Amino acid sequence: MRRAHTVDQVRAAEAALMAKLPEGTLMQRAATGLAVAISNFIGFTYGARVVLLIGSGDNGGDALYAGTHLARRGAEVTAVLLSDKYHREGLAALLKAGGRVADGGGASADGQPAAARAIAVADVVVDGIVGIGGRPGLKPEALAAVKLAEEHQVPIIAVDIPSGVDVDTGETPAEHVKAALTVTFGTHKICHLIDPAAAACGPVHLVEIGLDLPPAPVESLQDPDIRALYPTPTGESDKYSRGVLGLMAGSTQYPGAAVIATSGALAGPIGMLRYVGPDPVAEAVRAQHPEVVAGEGRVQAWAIGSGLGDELDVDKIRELLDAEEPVLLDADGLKALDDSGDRANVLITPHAGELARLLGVERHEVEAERLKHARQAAERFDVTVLLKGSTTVIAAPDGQIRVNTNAGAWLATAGAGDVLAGLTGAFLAGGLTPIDAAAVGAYLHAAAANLASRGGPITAMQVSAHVAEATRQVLLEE
Ligand SMILES: NC(=O)C1=CN([C@@H]2O[C@H](COP(=O)(O)OP(=O)(O)OC[C@H]3O[C@@H](n4cnc5c(N)ncnc54)[C@H](O)[C@@H]3O)[C@@H](O)[C@H]2O)[C@@H](O)CC1
Ligand SMILES: [K+]
Repeated sequence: MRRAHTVDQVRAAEAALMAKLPEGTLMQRAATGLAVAISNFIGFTYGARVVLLIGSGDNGGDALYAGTHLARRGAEVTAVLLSDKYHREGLAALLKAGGRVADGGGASADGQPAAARAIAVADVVVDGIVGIGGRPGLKPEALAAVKLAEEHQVPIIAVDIPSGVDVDTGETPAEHVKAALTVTFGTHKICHLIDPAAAACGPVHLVEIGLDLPPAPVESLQDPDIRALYPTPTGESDKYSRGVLGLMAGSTQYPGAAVIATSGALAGPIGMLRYVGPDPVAEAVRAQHPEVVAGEGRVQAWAIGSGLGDELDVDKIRELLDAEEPVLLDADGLKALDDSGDRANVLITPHAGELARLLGVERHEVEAERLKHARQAAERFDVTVLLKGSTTVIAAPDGQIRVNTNAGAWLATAGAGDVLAGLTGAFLAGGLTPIDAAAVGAYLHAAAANLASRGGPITAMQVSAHVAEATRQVLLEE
């Protein structure tokens, strides 16, 4: 499990630990881990040219002490001081170890030949501008230095967070660092897991510093978590006890959606699928998937919505929403969602455009503030929300947040959402709670897509065809 905590939680845990340790211990732990990560990133230390961008807080202190370690091992380390205020002891240590300061501290990097020259030829630039104490955005001097690194294609390693992003929301309302690697301390921060900020982090390397943390408000499940949650059949299982999913998807207008959603559902843990829809569509489904049973009967959960088009029976869908069985509501089916009734067993799987329609806002607003809008919809409709996108945000009505970060960009293909709806619905029918079904469904969907793609284009049917292998890899790995 990857866990992300808020700035307040991290500060409280740091304060509690610092009270028990000699002064400066935590910063030394952070800086040592950071120095190792920088060396590993560059691939060598002796003679490596490292530029540190130093802001006014302890984030700059981390960078200065990491630079000190590197300078002691023969790296050429240059600190660029972006503010008159900086970590004095950290700079003194760096200078003692043979590091230097690019002249003209506080002035613009453009007008500062030594700093500009150092950045232009650096192997790596270290962003110690701001950490968890930072507000979004970069001041002009910092922005100039970052732009210079980008211009010269010098990779930036972010200390704790890419400076300029909003740490607790993952929003990026202003200019920010785009890192090739982020080295963080103690726990993940929310901006590491939620786009658009997550995309600015690059890979995130976590350095343990011994924090004792409360339960995390944001979690991202990994292989062992998926394995623990998967409803694996036992010797006693039969097709009914494994779960029966009812699928209401596709229409004479969009018969393919039913076929594709079925392929996703059958790749999940269920023992049986009942398809409910127009006869010609049911025939198309059974032609591809002869194991499907057509017509209504007892089910443990419903997946409703993919490709219903204009043939949407709102009354019927509302009746199912009000019934006891859990319901996954997707695509056109979302039009039947209202904010009345007990919906604790309902999982909706909108993309940004669909969520925007539900909330009466613009799509770009949802994309810019994904966590906020997913939370808002979960609260307002009393449902679990799986917001699709490059990182999937899952928000439960009780405030729990899960994030899925393993999706590759090739997954953005027609019908992939139908596969996800079928597959995730199958986990609901297999007995998982909406938030667990959403997390496991999204994870295996992305893992299957990665297996199918291996860096190239894929179709939705290829994604469902690889779910079994992705599942096997997760279940058999120890
Ligand atoms: N507190 C601790 O125990 C530890 C903290 N560590 C480091 O300390 C960092 C937090 O340090 P601080 O609390 O000093 O805060 P920061 O280093 O994040 O800096 C905050 C300072 O920057 C200024 N500032 C805010 N937004 C800005 C912006 N957009 N542009 C320019 N300046 C801005 C603020 O006025 C404030 O003085 C962590 O991110 C981490 O890197 C680590 O050393 C591990 C231990
Ligand atoms: K930073």
